[in-house]
Amino acid sequence: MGRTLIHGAVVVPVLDDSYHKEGYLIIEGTRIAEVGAGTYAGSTDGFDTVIDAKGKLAMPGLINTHGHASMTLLRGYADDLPLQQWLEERCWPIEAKMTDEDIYWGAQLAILEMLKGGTTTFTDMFYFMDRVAQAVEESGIRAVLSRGMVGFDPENGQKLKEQAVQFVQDWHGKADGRVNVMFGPHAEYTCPKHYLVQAAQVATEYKRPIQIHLSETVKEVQDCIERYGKTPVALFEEVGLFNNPTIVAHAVHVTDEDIAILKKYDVRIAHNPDSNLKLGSGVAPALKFLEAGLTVGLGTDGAASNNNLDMFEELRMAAMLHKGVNIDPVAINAFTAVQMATNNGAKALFLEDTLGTLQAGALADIILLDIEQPHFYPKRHNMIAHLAYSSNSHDVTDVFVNGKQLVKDRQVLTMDEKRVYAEIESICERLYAE
Ligand SMILES: CSC[C@H]1O[C@@H](n2cnc3c(O)ncnc32)[C@H](O)[C@@H]1O
Ligand SMILES: [Zn+2]
Repeated sequence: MGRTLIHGAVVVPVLDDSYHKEGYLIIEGTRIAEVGAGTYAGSTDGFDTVIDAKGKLAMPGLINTHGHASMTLLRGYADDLPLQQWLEERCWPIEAKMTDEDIYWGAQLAILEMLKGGTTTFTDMFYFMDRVAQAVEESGIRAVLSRGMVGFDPENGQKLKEQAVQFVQDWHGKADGRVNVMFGPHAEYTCPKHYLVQAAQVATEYKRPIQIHLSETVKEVQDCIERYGKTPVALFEEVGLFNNPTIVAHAVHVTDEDIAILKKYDVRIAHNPDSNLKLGSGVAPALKFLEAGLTVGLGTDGAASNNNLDMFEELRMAAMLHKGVNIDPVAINAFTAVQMATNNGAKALFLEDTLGTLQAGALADIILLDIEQPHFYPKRHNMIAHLAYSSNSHDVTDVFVNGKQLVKDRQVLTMDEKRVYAEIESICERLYAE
């Protein structure tokens, strides 16, 4: 079991809004063995690796609670469109051409971007999920993966359900526990009622949570009310989806009654502020969710609706946006926003309750930021405020997942960055050939 000492850093455990101006961390195997304040006074004998992190800030890795990794292949191809047109005219025709190999390389590009930006856990719902899982296994990142399920066509819907079950059986807990698996029925408008019932049933049978898009646009809610006489939230309750642990992405257009239902079932929310803004979908009532006691994590969504996978941007956006829309400068304060990007993200994904924090016993998913830069001065005030309001993904220098160093001095050790770029360019020549 490897032992690593990281000392001399500002340490932000994200247990409460305090932090150590100087502290140290000891990693043993896949977990954090000790977090201490002050200068490390013990012997450095017996450590395999000793990292002098003076001038750095250590915090939990960021947790991206919603996305579609391989949509990196569509970045910049589908901009300035509303959701339905974006999906139907741009995304779906290209996705239909994607091979499993394309999806593997698209996921590699996403993982490269996320690791470099300090994300240590990401969530995915897409096709050929075995190949995404392979990219997760090889890169060393942690992920929550779902084979996306759509049920327009009964025969195809059945096939996708079988693939989703197979994926759960093949991959849950694999890659040293870094791969977690959920069922992923796509949304109300792609899954007829009977198909949602089936998705709820398999999730119960295989004891895995559900992730699903919910009430993202006004159109989605209006169409659902026309179809079923109720909102998507009320429909999901009716079909038994929420009898399973569930995380919903977006929840932009929800009523107070909807929020009460979400609270009744302790449904978790993946809040995707950038994607919702870019697609012109609206602004989710994240403050109301928090006031109702709901667990809210942050997500980037895919790179075709964001257009990056930068969780520091989501963190900052969450901290800023809700002050503006609520005309309230104390709405979603800095610490709340940092929690949403770390331990509340973990909770939103039904992961271990210590993930997303720095404490003894927690999984060792840790990032270091270079704070010897202008935007971190002065340091005397509040480093948590600096994280929420002035840091960015380029500050990240080192990343550890499951106790293993994956990024060192901004270089991803487990991936061939140049090869990823070459593969992406070649795949896109084919995907976008006239
Ligand atoms: C069935 S695989 C996942 C499916 O989701 C699509 N998608 C990507 N972003 C969004 C979004 O914001 N709302 C709804 N659906 C989205 C993606 O194109 C895949 O087809
Ligand atoms: Zn999505």
